[in-house]
Amino acid sequence: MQQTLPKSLPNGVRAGRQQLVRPGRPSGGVPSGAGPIPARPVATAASPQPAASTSGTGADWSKRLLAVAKTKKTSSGPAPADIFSPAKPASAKGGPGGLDPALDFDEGMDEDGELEPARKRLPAEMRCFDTARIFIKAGDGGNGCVAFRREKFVEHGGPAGGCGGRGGNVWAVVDPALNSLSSFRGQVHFRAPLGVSGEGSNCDGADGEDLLVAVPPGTIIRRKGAEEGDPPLAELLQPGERALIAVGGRGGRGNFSFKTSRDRAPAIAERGEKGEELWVDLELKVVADVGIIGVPNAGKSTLLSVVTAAKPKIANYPFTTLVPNLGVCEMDYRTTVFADVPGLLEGAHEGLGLGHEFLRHVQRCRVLVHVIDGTSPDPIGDYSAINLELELFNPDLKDKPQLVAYNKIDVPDSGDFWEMVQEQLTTEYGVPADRIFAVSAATGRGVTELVRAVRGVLDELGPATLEKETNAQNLTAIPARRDVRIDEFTISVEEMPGVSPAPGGGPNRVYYVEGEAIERFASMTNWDYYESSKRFQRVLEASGINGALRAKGVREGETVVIGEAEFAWSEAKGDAAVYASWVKDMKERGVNRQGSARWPRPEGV
Ligand SMILES: Nc1nc2c(ncn2[C@@H]2O[C@H](COP(=O)(O)OP(=O)(O)OP(=O)(O)O)[C@@H](O)[C@H]2O)c(=O)[nH]1
Ligand SMILES: [Mg+2]
Repeated sequence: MQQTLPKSLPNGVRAGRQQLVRPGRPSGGVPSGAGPIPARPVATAASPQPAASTSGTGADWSKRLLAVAKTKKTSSGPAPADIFSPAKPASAKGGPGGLDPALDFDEGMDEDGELEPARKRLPAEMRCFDTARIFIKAGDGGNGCVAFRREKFVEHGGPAGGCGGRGGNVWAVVDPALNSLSSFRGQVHFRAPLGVSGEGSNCDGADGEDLLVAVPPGTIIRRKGAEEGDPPLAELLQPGERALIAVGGRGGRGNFSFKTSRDRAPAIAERGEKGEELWVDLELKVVADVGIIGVPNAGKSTLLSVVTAAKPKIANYPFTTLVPNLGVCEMDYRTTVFADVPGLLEGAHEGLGLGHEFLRHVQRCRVLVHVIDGTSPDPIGDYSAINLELELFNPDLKDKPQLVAYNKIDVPDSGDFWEMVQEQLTTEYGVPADRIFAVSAATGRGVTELVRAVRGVLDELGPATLEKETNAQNLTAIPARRDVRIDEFTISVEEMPGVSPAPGGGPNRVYYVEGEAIERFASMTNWDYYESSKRFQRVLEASGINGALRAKGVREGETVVIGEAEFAWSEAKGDAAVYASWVKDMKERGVNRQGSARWPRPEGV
């Protein structure tokens, strides 16, 4: 018989055993899912904005925007993201010509250390409003225990080690009070509690509590790096709806579970299975009935603030609004959700300005209110440019019902233009006259009529249905354990620098054995017990891994890696050799020998 013997355990394995940070045994009354939930963001509207700072800033900035827009249109101008790079401010704090540097420009890397060039210059608020990347780790199972019943008058009490508890699962749950993913700026890592280890007297450990991660309605959850066509893990729409994201590890079995008629006092226990861990990408679809669109500075946020209770930032410079604001309008006992989208520019469909980030939200609105800036030098030009952008982004957007709000009618100049604009819209653009309104968001004139008309169009469309857009899995129960075969594995050989430890030297080869079942088995093997190690050797032989390694030409002393465990190949035969190697490993790791009462008899005795 040929063996591979545990040589030393890599850090990962040792770290596993040092998980002393165990959750206390949950007391009976704790409701499940009392785990951390991201803090709620401020209810509506007010999103962090660049400070309006000096009076000159606005004008300069709009000039820069237009300059960028023009160069972009002609040929290879600066990249769209440049709009948001502070223009080398003269003074440290937001001199004219630049965005206030107080704005949080996170140039950070993601967890892999990759810079994400397209998004890195966007202010953090914007990135976190509708997308977020978080790390999720379900709890590891508790370890099994080796113990024996020791009681007066009970001779040979037998094994009494309990099993470890299951690790907590991680669920995503819809919290209707949330309306953005910005809460995930503050917390990125979510870990469910571990299962509690088993104990003597056949006490099984408690299961880890499930962790509930609160997400806003309309969240789509995808595994990081998933392919385009892969079904997302979850798409959650209704309040309270939940989906399982990561499954906790199974608890390790204690020695009572290993008792058989042949081996009535086994000194063997498993370690808990590792809980699943993964990075996931969250995407929020803004679910609003009405989308307010228009050029920057047209008065979209002002309109939102009059029709709803939302308090968005309003200021006289373009791109005051960086992320969509939502507001709920209650009129005639009906509620309508309005979204004010950041200003759109020519070229928005290909990423200019902020538009493209949010045009996909516009797609989901049922009706659009197109705000025209009455004080603009060319209101009709603005109108047609925006409509063209919508059409270029998605041809279906052209057919979306649209109402026109000619804003700032209180300003004398715009009042003069109104009739001309109205006529042009009806004759040249075919907009029905009953869908064009002259309003003044500032004074409230005409706004009620506009909202009534919006309601009328919504009623014509019929009741809103929140529909799933993806074929998300939305697991609601723990899936049945997949049957993975232990003899399904692959072996890869890598050459490392240095000379082989095998007699005769040669290239230093390392053999990597990969297979879901065998790797899980290795991670659940408790190397502190001799019988566990022996069981592992038996499985290696029976699963054909030893045979396959031999076929690859493994030699004495060469390294074999299975999951996180590392072994040295040995041709030595017999229990005594396995035992000697186990003792050596325990010494190297400085661990007390456990369950060593059963010495294997030396060979031939
Ligand atoms: N006189 C007048 N001024 C208005 C009216 N509506 C908005 N404004 C002003 O126009 C400026 C821009 O308003 P916002 O509501 O911030 O415009 P916006 O379209 O949201 O702009 P961005 O978010 O930057 O795209 C502010 O100074 C408002 O006070 C109006 O009806 N009359
Ligand atoms: Mg705005």
